[in-house]
Amino acid sequence: MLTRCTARGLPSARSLSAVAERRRAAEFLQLFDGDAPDGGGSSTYTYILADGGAAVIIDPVLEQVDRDLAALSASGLTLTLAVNTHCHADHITGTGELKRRLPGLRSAIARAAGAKADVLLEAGEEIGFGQRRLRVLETPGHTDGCLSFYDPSLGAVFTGDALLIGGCGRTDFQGGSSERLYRSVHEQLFTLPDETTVYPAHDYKGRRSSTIGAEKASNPRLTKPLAEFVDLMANLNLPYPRKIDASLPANLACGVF
Ligand SMILES: N[C@@H](CCC(=O)N[C@@H](CSS)C(=O)NCC(=O)O)C(=O)O
Ligand SMILES: [Fe+2]
Repeated sequence: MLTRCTARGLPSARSLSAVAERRRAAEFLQLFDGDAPDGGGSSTYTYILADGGAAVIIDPVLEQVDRDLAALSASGLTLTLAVNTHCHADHITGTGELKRRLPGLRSAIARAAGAKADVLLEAGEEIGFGQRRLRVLETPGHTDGCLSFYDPSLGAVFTGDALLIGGCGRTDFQGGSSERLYRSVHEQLFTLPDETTVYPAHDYKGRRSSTIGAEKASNPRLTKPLAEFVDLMANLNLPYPRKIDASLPANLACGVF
């Protein structure tokens, strides 16, 4: 699945050349690693954001690297940074393979993730591409090193597994803490403008986005008082992700080459 949207406030694409038109359309791409019939998919959303020909990718998936490279190439984009919202437990990141195929590409993850990357990010830093900036928000709780990225020009926040649509990341491994997650969401994400679009790292029901206002009003977990949230999170009884044993060591090393 490939969803193309454009950022606001830019000149009409009609006046641009074919490559420039495709480049403009790729200022925001949402790509999906579906839940394959063999059970191999991860239901992960990967995002490509671009401006002025420079692109960043958020949460690439190893098995989808060819797809991502084709999308970049079709739009004439140069990928400058591959960033992971956290050390994923359910799939191997495509970061390492992208670095192998695109010499010069840099990787990024939270310093607090304890993983290997070229850039170790902390709260308040910004990721630049063209004229655009992504603001780094620390949103731990699903893991110790979870980041979200706020894009003021798109009016969007990329929340990884911290805030899912009508849900949130589990807190039963990787240093998870439901108290920390609750604070992260309420203090870092729910304080963004209500109209901010929420783009998560996963959805298991085919939904693509939400808004901060909608999640504040009706997220069945995070609208509860803290004590009820903690109790609920302690009783999710979810099976561990199928690929956790391969994913964690690979992702601590930025993905396998
Ligand atoms: N079935 C999937 C894994 C499902 C899962 O555990 N998802 C995580 C995010 S990936 S670490 C999660 O936090 N889910 C929260 C929830 O409420 O579902 C697999 O086997 O890969
Ligand atoms: Fe996760």
